[in-house]
Amino acid sequence: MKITVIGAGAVGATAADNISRKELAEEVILLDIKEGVAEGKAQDIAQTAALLGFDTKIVGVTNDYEKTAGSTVAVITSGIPRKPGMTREELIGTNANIVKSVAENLLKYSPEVILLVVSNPMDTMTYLALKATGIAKNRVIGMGGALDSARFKYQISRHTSASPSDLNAIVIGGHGDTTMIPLIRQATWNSIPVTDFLSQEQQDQVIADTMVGGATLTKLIGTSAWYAPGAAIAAMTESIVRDQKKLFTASVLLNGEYGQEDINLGVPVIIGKGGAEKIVSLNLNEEEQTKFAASADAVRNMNNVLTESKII
Ligand SMILES: NC(=O)C1=CN([C@@H]2O[C@H](COP(=O)(O)OP(=O)(O)OC[C@H]3O[C@@H](n4cnc5c(N)ncnc54)[C@H](O)[C@@H]3O)[C@@H](O)[C@H]2O)C=CC1
Ligand SMILES: O=C([O-])CC(=O)C(=O)O
Repeated sequence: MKITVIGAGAVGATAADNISRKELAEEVILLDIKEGVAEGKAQDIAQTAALLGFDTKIVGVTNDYEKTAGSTVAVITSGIPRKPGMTREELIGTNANIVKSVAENLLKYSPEVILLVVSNPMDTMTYLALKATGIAKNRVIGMGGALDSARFKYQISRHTSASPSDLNAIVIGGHGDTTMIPLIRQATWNSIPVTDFLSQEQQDQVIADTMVGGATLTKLIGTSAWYAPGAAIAAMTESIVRDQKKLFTASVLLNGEYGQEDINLGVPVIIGKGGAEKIVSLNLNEEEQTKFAASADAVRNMNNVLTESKII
């Protein structure tokens, strides 16, 4: 099996590193447009094999899509990240053209590939990859909710002493500072509602800190995060290639689910060898439904930029 990662920057290289360590495929291809970068990072990762004990073959290439031929999964991280003070949405002007051409190139050599889209603004870039390639909706999945949910658990754990891995908590909606919806009402610590352990003030703080999780790191680091994004990509890739059928929130095309049509947005999805195999419905109360509809409106406005600028 072969897994391709496009973009050998911070997120792409971290994803390739995690995927290689977990031995999710015999071969990992890392591709970047910048001469030598993917080759160098691939060698660097390969040189950890003797120390960490894995056998994945990792190959770096400069824009050579022939080498990606026959990939089962391709992760798209190519494009620019935001700088402090920016929103993810501001990246659309640069990233849309990059994501479109990358998705089209991938499909030429891997007609059966499952695309995992990471580049921001992620929900719109996932919708773009779907429309540009015309492949089945189950094969185009956006990574955002898995990361946001991990950050949500981190924030809950800070206030409760719970281990993040002992928590069940998800974030739905858009992958944006104002569009994501951390579902605290439904979050549990080993099936006990986390709201039993948190004051209203703490709950509000957890939600606010989760929503600006990416922006907070961007301000601290000067560019956006990569360790947790890379881990989230690897976890979703693992669920696909090992057919684990894990439930992640992921950005998938909604055709009537959650009251939305023709939009990619974060909802709970079973991820397996068929990609996004099944959207799971969730009982949302009125307030959550209103937030979900507002989130969809914001993402739809972004998607409209694609048609207005004739990208799709
Ligand atoms: N969905 C999510 O949860 C997350 C999304 N992101 C997004 O992921 C993207 C990548 O972030 P970083 O890795 O930090 O950026 P980076 O700048 O470190 O790496 C991006 C890489 O893409 C390459 N690239 C640009 N155009 C290309 C093309 N046409 N073909 C192949 N490679 C190309 C660049 O040369 C660069 O090496 C950004 O858009 C960022 O906003 C980042 C973290 C989480
Ligand atoms: O914050 C950003 O721009 C990158 C990203 O999507 C995240 O880390 O959640």
